[in-house]
Amino acid sequence: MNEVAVHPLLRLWRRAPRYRGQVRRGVVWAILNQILDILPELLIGVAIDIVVREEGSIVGSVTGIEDREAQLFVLAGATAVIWLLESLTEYLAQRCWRTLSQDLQHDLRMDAYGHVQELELAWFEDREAGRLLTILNDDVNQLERFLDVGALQIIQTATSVVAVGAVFVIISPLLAVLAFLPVPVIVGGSLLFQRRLEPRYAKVREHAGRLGGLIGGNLGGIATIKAFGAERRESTRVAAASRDYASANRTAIALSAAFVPVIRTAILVGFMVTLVVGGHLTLNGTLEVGMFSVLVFMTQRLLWPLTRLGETLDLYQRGVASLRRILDLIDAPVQIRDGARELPPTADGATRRAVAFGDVGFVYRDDDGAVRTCVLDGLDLDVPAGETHAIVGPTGAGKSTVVKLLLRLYDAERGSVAIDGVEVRDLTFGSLRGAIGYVGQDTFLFDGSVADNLRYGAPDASDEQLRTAAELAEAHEFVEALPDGYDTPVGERGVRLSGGQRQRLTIARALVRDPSILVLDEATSAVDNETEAAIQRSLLRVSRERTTIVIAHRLSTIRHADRIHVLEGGRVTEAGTHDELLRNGGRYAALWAVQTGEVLRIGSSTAASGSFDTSAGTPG
Ligand SMILES: Nc1ncnc2c1ncn2[C@@H]1O[C@H](COP(=O)(O)OP(=O)(O)OP(=O)(O)O)[C@@H](O)[C@H]1O
Repeated sequence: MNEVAVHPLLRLWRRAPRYRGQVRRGVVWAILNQILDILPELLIGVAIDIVVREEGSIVGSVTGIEDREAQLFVLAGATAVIWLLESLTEYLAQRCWRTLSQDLQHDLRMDAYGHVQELELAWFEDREAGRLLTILNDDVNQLERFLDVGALQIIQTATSVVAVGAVFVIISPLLAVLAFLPVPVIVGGSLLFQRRLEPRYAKVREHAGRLGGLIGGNLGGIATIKAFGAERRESTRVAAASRDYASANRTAIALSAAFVPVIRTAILVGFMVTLVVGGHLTLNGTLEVGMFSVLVFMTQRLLWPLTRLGETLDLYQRGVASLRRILDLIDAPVQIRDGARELPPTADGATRRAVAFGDVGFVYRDDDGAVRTCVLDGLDLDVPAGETHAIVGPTGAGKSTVVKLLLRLYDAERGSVAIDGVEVRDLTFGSLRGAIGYVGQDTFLFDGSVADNLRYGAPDASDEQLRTAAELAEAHEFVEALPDGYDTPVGERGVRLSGGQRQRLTIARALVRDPSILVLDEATSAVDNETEAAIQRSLLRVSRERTTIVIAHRLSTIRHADRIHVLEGGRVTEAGTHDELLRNGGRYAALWAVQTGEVLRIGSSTAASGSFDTSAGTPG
């Protein structure tokens, strides 16, 4: 059966076998506790029985004690034992369910988070981070509340209905039938309520997710909101989402609040019947006075837990809606799976490795498989071990996509992507990504110190290694000038640093790993020309020991590459050294002319024909 169609609680039961023993124990303690909880009411009837009857009371017949004062002492003793046992089982039941709820919420959160980390980038593109956050936080907390309180209440209510029913049947089958007449109405009504409430709560969760997504996105982009003076517009959008959330809640509340009064009315009928018919039978002498009082108390016993049923169902509905979202997240299929092979050691013991793309085709797709953007079509690109190759091309040509395929952030739809002849699909993520030092356009730093960030890919790196990498990336000097040097916190996403400083740290971070393949995607675009030239000189030194792939718009930064590939229309249209490409007089030569300013002397027509980024460069 389709897993999504299965009830979420059953899905949870199937996937968490290690909790089954605890659930069973929790059920047993809760049932025992509820039975013990009902016994004092029976004892009240027994006490009245002692007082009312001259002789032949229940306690007298059971114990053989004739003195009624003594019978009362026996009854008091029994009551004390029952109360103690009731307290003990209450403690055990509470502890069992609350521990279970803590263990389970932790496990589910970690399962969901771990799974989210395994999902491919494409999956995230169709979802807002804020919504995921809502599932990992709010939904898990909602489930925790249900297990903490709701589950126990459900068992207690069911037990008290069954136990009270049994007492009624034993004392007076006729009254049992009459008092329980409203029960089918209550159960049927509850199920109806539940069915009606479920979609309303699903909507509440949906709106909570949307609101979380919006606020999360806005907080992430607060600088842009301020820069565009869009605060009021964003407030309006958040207010609308917040109102939708409140309105969805109101719709759910309108129904759930009606629940208790309806149940109370139904129970009132049972109570009145017990009172009138039971009283009549007692006056007739058909029913003992003691038994009559037991039944009157028992209808009360039935009343209170059932009025709580509304609150319990509320918790249940919210808990199940949340659980469904958590399990759906955990069950979201992973498309890009870990391979099984490790990269073989290189023949000469060096760390350099060859990279090869053969007839690669790639398309960005929506969740439903519809084509979003066709990017690569028959891409061939060989980077022999130890060489530095550059990829250039117009904006949006697919340069970044090429390195994302190498890192397996996406999988090629056709063709081969291989390192040292091994398909990247066959490699373990650890082996593949461990071999690559990647510096992307997004200079993301984590909230921690400079040193924490530099050690991100190599937790065991020594201070000396950090310093060497920082020097190569021209970062050492500015880091030393920070208030606490390498221990200075960088702030969330590195907000306390300038764009150029962040970029230099991301280069240093990649170098600390000492990777065999260094991938630099616009890695120096945010630094000034002088620093860029210095970084280039350093990288030239480090790239001798490894394979390097550089993506750059400023051609001056890649003119010394062993080979330059021009990417256009999804494939390499030109390749060669800088000098060869200039001699060819093709796209590269035209762009070089634009960037060096020669085009101004030739005429503006060449510039117009080149759609490459023409940001100013400093040709070396
Ligand atoms: N996640 C995505 N979903 C859909 N289309 C995408 C996605 N990422 C990139 N694209 C599209 O794919 C094409 C190639 O993008 P890519 O980032 O590889 O280009 P690029 O050559 O690196 O560009 P730039 O020089 O501007 O960095 C572009 O048209 C882009 O709009």
